[in-house]
Amino acid sequence: MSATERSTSFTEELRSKADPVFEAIFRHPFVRGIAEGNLSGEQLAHYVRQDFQYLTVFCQVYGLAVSKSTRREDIAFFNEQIGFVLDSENHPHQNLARVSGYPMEELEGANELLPTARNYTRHTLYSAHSGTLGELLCALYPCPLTYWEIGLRLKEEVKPDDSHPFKEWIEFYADPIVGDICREFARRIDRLASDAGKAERANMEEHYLTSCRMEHIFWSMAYDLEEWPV
Ligand SMILES: Cc1ncc(C[n+]2csc(CCO)c2C)c(N)n1
Repeated sequence: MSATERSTSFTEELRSKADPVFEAIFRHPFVRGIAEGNLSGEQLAHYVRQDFQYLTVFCQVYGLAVSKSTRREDIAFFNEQIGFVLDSENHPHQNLARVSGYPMEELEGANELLPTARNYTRHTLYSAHSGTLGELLCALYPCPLTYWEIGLRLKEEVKPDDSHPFKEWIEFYADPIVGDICREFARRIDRLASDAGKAERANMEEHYLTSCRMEHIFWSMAYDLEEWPV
């Protein structure tokens, strides 16, 4: 191998295997609705109610990641991310809530997870409880990664100005801070994958691909106003 060539990393391989799911996410009518600014108040409220609870579980899973960590720099990263989710991710929610016309207090007060949000959060919790740190991180990584890629694409396509209803949402996820979070995930996952055996790497891949598919159906849950049938 020449000095300029390098082999494909584990996370690059995962990203390329998940490409059809990423493309389906970019074409999803909810994501297109963010670009075009034409989602209904009910769809936006439905998303924020579920996502608020989803992010609570995300923080719990970071707590489990801390309990599986031996390196202080990993503990520091997960601790920082709990702060990011609790404080910074309020901003995109407030943007959607404002456009929806529903008060944030009502959206934050919902307490029943709908089938898809329940399914997704149980998947991340299961990966955390049953798996290694690498397996857990592979279940979480598609969360920042899909939003970062959506943010970048929409920013490039829409170039939102002050009149765009979802300018803050798009700019929040297109911010280089989210790109840095993704790089921090990838660096750790690649390190853990290189120390993992075949079975663990297979679980890492499965958890990652499942989370990508869950991201896709999470958008459908909001777009279709999913409810428990009974
Ligand atoms: C369903 C769903 N998936 C991903 C995100 C975005 N997101 C979740 S956690 C996080 C930061 C990780 O530390 C980011 C960017 C969301 N809000 N809701």
